[in-house]
Amino acid sequence: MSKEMLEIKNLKTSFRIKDNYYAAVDDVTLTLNKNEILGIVGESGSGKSALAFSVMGLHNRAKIEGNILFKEHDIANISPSKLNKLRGEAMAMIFQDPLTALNPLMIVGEQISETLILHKKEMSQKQRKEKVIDLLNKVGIPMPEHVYGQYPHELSGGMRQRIIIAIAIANKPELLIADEPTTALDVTIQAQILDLIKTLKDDIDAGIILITHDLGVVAEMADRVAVMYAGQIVEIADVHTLFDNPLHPYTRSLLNSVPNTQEGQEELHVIQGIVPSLSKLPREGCRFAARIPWIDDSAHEENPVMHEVAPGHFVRCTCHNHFHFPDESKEDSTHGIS
Ligand SMILES: Nc1ncnc2c1ncn2[C@@H]1O[C@H](COP(=O)(O)OP(=O)(O)OP(=O)(O)O)[C@@H](O)[C@H]1O
Repeated sequence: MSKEMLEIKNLKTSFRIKDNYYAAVDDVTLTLNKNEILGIVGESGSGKSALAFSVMGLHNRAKIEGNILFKEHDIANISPSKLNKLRGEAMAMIFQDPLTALNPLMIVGEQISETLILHKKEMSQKQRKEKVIDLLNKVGIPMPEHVYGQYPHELSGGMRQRIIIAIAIANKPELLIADEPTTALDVTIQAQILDLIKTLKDDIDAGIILITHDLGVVAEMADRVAVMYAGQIVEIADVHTLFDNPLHPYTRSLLNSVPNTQEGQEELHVIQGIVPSLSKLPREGCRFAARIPWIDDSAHEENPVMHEVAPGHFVRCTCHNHFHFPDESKEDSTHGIS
């Protein structure tokens, strides 16, 4: 397997609400390898974006603790000038909504040029324009010379997302974070954009963190998957293991809530309840316990930690050993458990 290029250690990102700080990312430890796509999945509010923004150094009011080690820097403790140099050059982000991420008053060619002006000062104007055309070609924009002079509102959603991707890859970043990159797009366009991201992974040899709530996207794209619940990683494994042998009750519930036409599934499992709001998150014990009340309290660890159940497969809390869905008998519940 390829080399580790990002190491997140015990990351805690807290937001101030009234007089207290509450952790939206709570003791997250993760690594990302070169030329790897790490999918991060979880319901809305589980802390995926707060994690991504922490890595990009985009939170200016949050309290960040722990370490984010990347290219001999610790992004959790870095000066703003060093951070600015890293951002847009060695690391870049693709945002969810391509329309709000672009400047409506500037032609797209100039918006892509801007990042080159900032980070490749030695380039002449002519070289820059050639590079932008080259980037537009690379992200599959037809008639790039023409599109260079167009405004964002003249382009479709899919084309705009390609422009965002062109900006993100302009300086060949080593680390790319894509936060729900296709959520705002039609299904057919989604597939094209995901294909593009996959191709670019090899092309620029980047490590990619792909944040999504769509398990289909993860299955299609990711090499490894981290499942996040209430600010914590509850399970992490390579993509095949995660889908073939999911262990944490939350992972199993997520997978069971996806329609599966192949196995003639008749009923979907609904995960009762919602991710609690930040100030109401349980901070002690198993954070998922309240959503599986039919599982005995004694099944949960007092202070759940990650257990390596097989090489590279980590699960939080021992409750997975005792978990079953309400409509399953305990004997049936070992499905998928090694
Ligand atoms: N700037 C902020 N100030 C206060 N609370 C915040 C802030 N940003 C996020 N939160 C809270 O932190 C928690 C995690 O939010 P986050 O956006 O990271 O979740 P998410 O998993 O990315 O959800 P989604 O898929 O909806 O984007 C939520 O409870 C959210 O309300």
